[in-house]
Amino acid sequence: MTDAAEYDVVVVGAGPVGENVADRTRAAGLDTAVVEDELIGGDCSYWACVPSKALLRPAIARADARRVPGLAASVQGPLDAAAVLARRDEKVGDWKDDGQAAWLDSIGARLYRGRGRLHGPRSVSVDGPEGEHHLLTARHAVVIATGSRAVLPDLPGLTGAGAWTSREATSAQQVPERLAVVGGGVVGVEMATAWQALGSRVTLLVRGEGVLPRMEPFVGEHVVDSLKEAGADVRLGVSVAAVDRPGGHTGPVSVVLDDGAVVRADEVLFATGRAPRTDGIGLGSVGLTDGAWLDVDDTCLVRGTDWLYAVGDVNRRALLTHQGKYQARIAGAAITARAGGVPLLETDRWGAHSATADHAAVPQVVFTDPEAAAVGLSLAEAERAGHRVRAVDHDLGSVSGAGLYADGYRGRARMVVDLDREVLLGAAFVGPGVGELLHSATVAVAGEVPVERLWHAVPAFPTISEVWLRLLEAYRG
Ligand SMILES: Cc1cc2nc3c(=O)[nH]c(=O)nc-3n(C[C@H](O)[C@H](O)[C@H](O)COP(=O)(O)OP(=O)(O)OC[C@H]3O[C@@H](n4cnc5c(N)ncnc54)[C@H](O)[C@@H]3O)c2cc1C
Ligand SMILES: NC(=O)c1ccc[n+]([C@@H]2O[C@H](COP(=O)([O-])OP(=O)(O)OC[C@H]3O[C@@H](n4cnc5c(N)ncnc54)[C@H](O)[C@@H]3O)[C@@H](O)[C@H]2O)c1
Repeated sequence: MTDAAEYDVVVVGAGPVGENVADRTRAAGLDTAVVEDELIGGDCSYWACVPSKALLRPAIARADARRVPGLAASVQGPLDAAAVLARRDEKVGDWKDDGQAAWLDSIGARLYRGRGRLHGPRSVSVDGPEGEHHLLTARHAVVIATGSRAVLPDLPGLTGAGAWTSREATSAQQVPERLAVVGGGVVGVEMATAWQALGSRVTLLVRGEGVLPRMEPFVGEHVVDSLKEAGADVRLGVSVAAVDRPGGHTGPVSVVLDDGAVVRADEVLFATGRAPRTDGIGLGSVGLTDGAWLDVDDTCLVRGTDWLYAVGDVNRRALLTHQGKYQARIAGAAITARAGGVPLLETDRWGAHSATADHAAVPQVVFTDPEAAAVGLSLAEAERAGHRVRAVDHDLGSVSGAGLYADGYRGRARMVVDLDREVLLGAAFVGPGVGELLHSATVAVAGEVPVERLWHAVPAFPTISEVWLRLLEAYRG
């Protein structure tokens, strides 16, 4: 039997982004239904951001402590892997979502457990876990927030070989003796850092000439040096040709490289990018392509429609939780305004209904040792975009606050200045503790603060933030 119900807004997918849309539309008094077929909180809470950072935190804290004489001798031993994994389990609520379900209830959103699928314009069908069917009609908007999944390359021997994706890498209950990691993106370097610190012998296999290719080149160089010092075997410029696991999906695994070399491991993680979770969600029923990323305008409305929104990973603008939640706030405001008949939305650059930061000021912190942090455009991206720019660099190790933070502090900072407008287009930092420095750069980039005014933003002594002063001094000559 199918029951039918009508709402103002139907959100498909209750990851961090879907939850935030529902929060905004409920706060505006719109009747909102949320459909989720796994755990409320999404990948981020259970198989991505939260467990990965729980695994990395002890690795980073230990590395920091080892750089402080007087403390270093006390932290030379191995990590207590069982305790780290137990804390990770606690941070993900043991993969139960009761707390999140209670929160959805508290904001007055109606939860439907099951798989949501578009069933023509403004209509979503839900197949529940007990075989129940619901047909939900949205008076104003349907929001697709179904996220992304890991993609595996098409390689001989890989199917059925029990390779890890980010899901297994963040939820494993045992530390493999040897771990091969394929991919030098964010997941690859973070998980290589975590598992090497937890006791695995990690081999990181990177196709390109460096890691973290979307950041300034010096960032990846620092991360590679540090991974090598931690004992990881980092191989750049290599491609995986095949995988061989004689025991089926468990037991020793051989990763065959295109030059014929073989890396032997107990587990292999493929961290080779993401695909949208838009297959089988009925996109064909509204004239869109099944399984495709969803192209949206700056209000997050899917192009060619006036009722379908796509937020978070699924629109491919920036595969980051905080950026998806920002899109959720913008889309929530746009849906509310349109539902209220507001004749003209504020869709100008930086307007209340425009996800402008997606283009100009996306911040990201990579929780490796050292941390990597960047916002806005890299020098190469700025040049490619046709800006007249100047990059200014500074050695973070020469900043007093950094020297006090850690002996032998190594790191670097760069700001990219638009010479025509004298504002920052981007900034990048690599070094211990720089993650917390990033928001100052984000404010400067998103606020388009003139460089001359930044001169009056005085960083406290002795903090790592004093690098701002050094960068500005260098810029002013
Ligand atoms: C290992 C790893 C670490 C990461 N670390 C960070 C980090 O530190 N910081 C950061 O900002 N980002 C990080 N990310 C990226 C971050 O996880 C994603 O950007 C974020 O999860 C996107 O949120 P979302 O709500 O769009 O999608 P998701 O979190 O994937 O949520 C989508 C939800 O939709 C549900 N769903 C899918 N299809 C349907 C359907 N048909 N019907 C009903 N429900 C459905 C899913 O079950 C899921 O709950 C990391 C990613 C990985 C892989
Ligand atoms: N701290 C954070 O903010 C954080 C942490 C983890 C993930 N994330 C997000 O999750 C997303 C996914 O991360 P990811 O690392 O899986 O993807 P990614 O796109 O960042 O990196 C994937 C890497 O794998 C390489 N690759 C692809 N196919 C390959 C192959 N066949 N052989 C070898 N290498 C191959 C690519 O060249 C690329 O460098 C990222 O976009 C990131 O924004 C964020």
